[in-house]
Amino acid sequence: KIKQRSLQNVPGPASPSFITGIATEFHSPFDMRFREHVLTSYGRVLTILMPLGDVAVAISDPVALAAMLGRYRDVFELPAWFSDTLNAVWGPGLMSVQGKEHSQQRRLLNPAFAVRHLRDMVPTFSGVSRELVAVLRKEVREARTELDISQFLSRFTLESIGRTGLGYTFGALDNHGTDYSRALKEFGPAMMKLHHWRLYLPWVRRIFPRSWLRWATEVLPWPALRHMRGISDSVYMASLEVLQRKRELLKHGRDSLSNEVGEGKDLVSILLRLDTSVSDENLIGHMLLLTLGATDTTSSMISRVIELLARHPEVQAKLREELEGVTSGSSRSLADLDYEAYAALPHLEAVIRETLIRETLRMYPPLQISPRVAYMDAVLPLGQVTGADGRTIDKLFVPEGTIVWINMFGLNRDKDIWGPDADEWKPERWLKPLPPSVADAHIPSIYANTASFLAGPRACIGYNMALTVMRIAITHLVLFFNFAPSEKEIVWMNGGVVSPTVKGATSLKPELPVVMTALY
Ligand code: HEM
Repeated sequence: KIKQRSLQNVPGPASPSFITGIATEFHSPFDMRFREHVLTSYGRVLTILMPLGDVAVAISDPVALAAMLGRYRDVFELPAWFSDTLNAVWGPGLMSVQGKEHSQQRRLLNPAFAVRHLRDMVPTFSGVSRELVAVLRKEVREARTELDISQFLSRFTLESIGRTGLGYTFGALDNHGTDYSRALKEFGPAMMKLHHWRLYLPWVRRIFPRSWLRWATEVLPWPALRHMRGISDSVYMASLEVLQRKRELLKHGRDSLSNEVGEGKDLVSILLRLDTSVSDENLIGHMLLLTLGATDTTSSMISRVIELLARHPEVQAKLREELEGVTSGSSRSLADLDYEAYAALPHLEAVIRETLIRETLRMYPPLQISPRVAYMDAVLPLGQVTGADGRTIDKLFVPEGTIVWINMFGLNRDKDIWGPDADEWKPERWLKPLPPSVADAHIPSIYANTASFLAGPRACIGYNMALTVMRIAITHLVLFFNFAPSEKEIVWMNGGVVSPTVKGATSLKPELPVVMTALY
């Protein structure tokens, strides 16, 4: 704490309590408004007061972020409590390992995400999108039917990722329920119940052997912990079954998976073919992290786009008109669109990917902040940062042990970068040249100058897959249905990712009522 004096001149919201700081309010899963206010109102470096006077920092300054994600990548790593929890529940995946081990795993996984594999997945995404349309059609029998679309979108993304990621089907979209899918859905809320205890896990793991910890999860009278253990076990067993079947089939030749769900073109089959020496434990860790990383983020994004289109009928009508122009609106012509055909439709690309998705990802990133810890003292260079005393600060001493949140939300909404209308959702901003301040800021980014997929060694590995599946789903939805807003007020909450729900909800289950009309 004495070392943290270097952070005294950094602005940030005051705390009414030394005991709790503002951590509880800041991390509250039920209302995002306080967090969003904090992340955008105190400049590019700000402090967040934690319990008992500890200070965390949130950074959206592009110069500091470039250093954190570049030359100081090994100094600012994921906190041990974060990686250890994922490791304990899911096994060793990308986010439960650090440093060199992470780079090695990433090198192993990267080839599976190559565009040529993604291309093979397009027919599957289109197929699941058609199933989504068919299921929704059954629900939307009358003009103007109000329904909770988020549950369908979450089944849609889980099924899309199941087939293309794992080579596994969770079943029909209107009757989704395997032990696997139920366990995955229960993970987020179950983790929220254990959230505060996660901080002690690295310490507990250092003291007690792994076998003892497993035994403890069985005997301790702690329902939340037992529930998590149950989730972990059932997902592990289901994954192992999928994996062993694939390994068995592969013994009969590389083409032997072609009659399976993913036709051998799914990520796990690709990985198995690339390197069959990877252990089951490692592969299961990857499978689960990919599924978790992919589903809630992607379905939350599609939900957000649908909600925005419902609230902006003029944008929706224009989009539909343009889509009908290129596809003629029939399901057959849509079904025929493969990866090349989509890419050859520059207009479609421009409309959906380059305006709607870019702007929605910029304004509403499903992950708003990402945690890092300074594993040793470091001095970060700063670009444009003003201290609490009104003077410019050009570097920041970050003491070892300080939690540093990468503030993706603040960076995407920075008015000095994006202009005075940064808080407005304007898809059309992407049709004209962006203000020169965007290029001048040198934002560390892998997509469209936004921080939504992050950058650096831990940038989202599946971002191209996410963009492809979102584009295909949105095309189908907009062509077949009209969306209007429900009278219920939607409040966006944080359950790991930002999820919609109606005002007053006390559970973290996403709910997005919209009024739908079938168009064909
Ligand atoms: C709109 C959808 C998505 C968004 C906004 C998103 C965003 C992100 C972000 C911000 C990170 C960095 C997290 C951190 O370092 O704290 C990340 C990492 C990751 N994402 Fe995504 N993601 C999306 C979809 C996907 C998909 C479809 C997949 C897989 C098929 C995926 C797999 C992963 C994995 C495995 C990581 C960990 C990478 C590593 O640690 O090396 N994500 N994602």
